Amino acid sequence: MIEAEWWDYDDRAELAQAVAGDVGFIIESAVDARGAALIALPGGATPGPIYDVLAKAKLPWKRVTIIPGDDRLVAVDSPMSNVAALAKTFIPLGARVLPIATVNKDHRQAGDAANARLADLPWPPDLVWLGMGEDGHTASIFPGPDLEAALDAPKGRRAVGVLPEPMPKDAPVPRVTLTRGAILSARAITVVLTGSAKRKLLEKAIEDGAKSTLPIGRVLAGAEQPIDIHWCAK
Ligand SMILES: O=C1O[C@H](COP(=O)(O)O)[C@@H](O)[C@H](O)[C@H]1O
Repeated sequence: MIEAEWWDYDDRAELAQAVAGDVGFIIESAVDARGAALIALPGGATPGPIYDVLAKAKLPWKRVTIIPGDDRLVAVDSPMSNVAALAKTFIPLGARVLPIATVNKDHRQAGDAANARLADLPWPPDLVWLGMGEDGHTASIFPGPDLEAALDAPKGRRAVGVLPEPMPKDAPVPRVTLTRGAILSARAITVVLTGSAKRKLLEKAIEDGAKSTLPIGRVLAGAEQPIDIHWCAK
């Protein structure tokens, strides 16, 4: 059974303060315990204002490595690039922001390259923060020909390439993503989402667990650690 704790907020400002506080605490604890922190952060529209709050926190940024939990196979100057948004906010603070995606017509080859890049990092991540799309995808684990590869990758495989089917309307491009195994290896997992439609979808996915038809349900069903879910209505 998925052990999930919901944290509800009145608005996005309150949500941002709380999530930024939690992430800051995870970073400080990791640096205290191991001298460094590794965190995987989502892309999309939801996290931007939370990153702005987090960036104002006094944290040991020079000891923090940030990777996107997934990225789109686009040039780094594209507005669709997840790593570009992270780099813009966190590199000026001294954090190390590492891309995982390369522009490549062959998404599976891009996945192999992402996996090789991640192999160099001290694992596991201290945090994997997940978002969720309105279609129930998380990170870039989408229905399509690569779904099983992302969900059931061999142990130790950290990233794969994904061709979503159908393509999401807001960023209709191939992706690379952390695998379910890589996500579940994290010391902490948090999900951040807004809106009633997404809440309903996630509640159903959690209820269905391993039988869920949604990627997020299939991912979270394997979690052994408790999951924090942060939500506000709008
Ligand atoms: O494509 C993506 O979408 C999800 C959800 O994004 P949102 O805009 O609905 O918040 C995101 O978590 C993922 O990292 C991103 O690549």
